[in-house]
Amino acid sequence: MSQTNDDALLNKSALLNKIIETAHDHLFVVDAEGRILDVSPGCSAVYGMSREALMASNVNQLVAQGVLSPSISQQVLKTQQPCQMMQITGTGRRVLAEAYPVFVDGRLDCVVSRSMDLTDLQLMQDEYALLQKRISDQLKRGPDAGLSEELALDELEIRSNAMREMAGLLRRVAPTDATVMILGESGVGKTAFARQLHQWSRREAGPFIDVNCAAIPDNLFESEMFGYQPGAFSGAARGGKAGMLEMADGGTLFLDEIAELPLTLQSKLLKVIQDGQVTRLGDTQPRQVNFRLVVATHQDLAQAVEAGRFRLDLFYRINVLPVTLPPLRQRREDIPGLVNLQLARLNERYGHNRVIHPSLWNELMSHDWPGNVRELENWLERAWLTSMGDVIGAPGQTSAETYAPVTPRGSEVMAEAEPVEGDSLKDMLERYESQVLSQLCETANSTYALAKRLNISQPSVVRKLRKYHLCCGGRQRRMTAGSSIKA
Ligand SMILES: Nc1ncnc2c1ncn2[C@@H]1O[C@H](COP(=O)(O)OP(=O)(O)OP(=O)(O)O)[C@@H](O)[C@H]1O
Repeated sequence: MSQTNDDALLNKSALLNKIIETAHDHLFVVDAEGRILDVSPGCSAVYGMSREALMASNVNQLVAQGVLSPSISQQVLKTQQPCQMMQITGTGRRVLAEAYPVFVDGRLDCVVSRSMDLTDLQLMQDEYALLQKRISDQLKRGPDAGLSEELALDELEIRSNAMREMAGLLRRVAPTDATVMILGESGVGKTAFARQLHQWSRREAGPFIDVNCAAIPDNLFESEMFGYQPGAFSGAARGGKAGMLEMADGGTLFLDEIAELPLTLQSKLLKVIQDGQVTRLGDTQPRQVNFRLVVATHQDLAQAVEAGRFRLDLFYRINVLPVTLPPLRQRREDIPGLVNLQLARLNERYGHNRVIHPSLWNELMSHDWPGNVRELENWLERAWLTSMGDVIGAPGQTSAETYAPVTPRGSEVMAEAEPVEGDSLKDMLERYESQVLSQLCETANSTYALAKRLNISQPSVVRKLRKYHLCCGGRQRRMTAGSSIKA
C-alpha cells in the first residue's frame, strides 16, 4: 500500500475515533463474531459497565449477563439486515436502538449500532397518563365549575366532557415545555387548541409560529425551516433570511400536518430538537434556539412509521404528550355553542342580526359533520349569506340537507361537470377538477401517492387540495367541494 493510502487510512481511523469518543448517542461496534470493537463513552452509564469492561466483552456474554435485552447487534449478525428495536438495559434504561451491517468485499465485517435513551421521555409519558386519569376521574364526579373557570377559553367554545377533559389536560401541561402532539380529524380544532396552549403557556409573550408542513413545496422546505445566509443559493434574498425554527425562538413552533415532513428533514429536525441549535443554509455557525414544539396530524403516525414514511426516533421524541380531539359527531353537545358563537361573529361581521329557525336545530344536531367544526362554520356562513330574511332555515329556505356532503363517483363526477347556465369554462373545469380529486382522495393515503397517480408534483397536489379544501385518506376537509367560503 502506498504512503498516501496509509495516511488516508490513518486519518479515517482518527476521525472515526473522534466521532465515537464525542458522540452523545451510544455507539456500539462489534465484529462478525460479536466481539466488541469499540463503544462510545456514554455507553457505560446506560449499560452499567466501564467502557474498558464493555470492550473486553462480546454481545453473547452481555446478553447472558442481562446487560442487553435483547441485543440488536446479535439480531443483525443473524439476519445481516438493518434493524430498529426497543431495548431494556441492565440498569433499567429504555433505549431505542438501530443497527446496520457493514460489508467488506460482500462479506459481513462488522455491525454498527446506535441507541438513544428514552427513559426520561417514558417517565414523562407515565406522569402524563396519571394526570389524564386524574382529570378524567374529576370530570366523572360531576360538573366542575373550577375547571371551566380555570380553562378561560376566550375564543373557543366547548361543553362536552370529552373536550373539557382534553382542554383540561392542555391547560395543565401548558406551563411545562414538553412537546405536545395534537391528534384528530381535519377541522376538529387542532390549530385552534395549539394556539390556546401557547396562550396558556409561559411563552405567551413570545411568537407562535404556525407551519403547515403539507403546504410548503419540498424544494423550499429546508430554506424555509432553517433559513439561509446571503448568497446561499441562486435566488436567495440578499440579506439572508431567518428560518421558522429561528423565528420561533422564545415562543412556540407549531408543526401542522407533521406526517408530511420530508424524511430528510425529519432527521434534521430531530437534531435541532436534541441540540437546540439551528444552522442556516450556507452558514457554518450554529445559532441557539429555544422553542416549545407542538405538532399536529390527522394521520396515523404509527402506521407512517411502519410504512417507513416517518422516523421512529422522531416519533418517540414528539409523542411525549399525545392529545386526541374527538370528532364533532362524538360530542354533539358542543354543536349549539359552536353555532351560537359563529352566528354572533357573522352578525357582527355583516352587521345584521340573524337567528336560527327552531326547526333547523334538529338537522344541525343530527348531521355527522365529517369536516367537523370547520364544516359547521362554513355551512353556517353560507346559510347566513344565502338566507333571505332574519331567520336562517325558515321553512322553504336553506336547510342543512342542501349542503349535505357529496362523494361523487364515476358518472356522477361527469354529471357534476355538466355545463350550468352562467358558468364559465374555468368554473366548469374547476368543478370537474375538484370532483376528481375528491374521489381520488378517498383511496389515496398521502399527497405523494396522489401525485404519483395524477402524474403531477406533490406540491401541486398540496396546493390543489388546499384550494378545494380536501385531504387524503377518505376525508373531505369541508362540507362540499365547491363551498370555498372562508370563515
Ligand atoms: N372549540 C372550538 N370553538 C370555536 N371554534 C373552533 C373550535 N374548534 C375549532 N374551531 C374553529 O374551527 C375551524 C377549524 O379549526 P382548526 O383549523 O383548528 O382545525 P384543524 O384540526 O387544525 O384542521 P386541519 O387538520 O385541517 O388543519 C377554525 O376556524 C377554528 O377556529
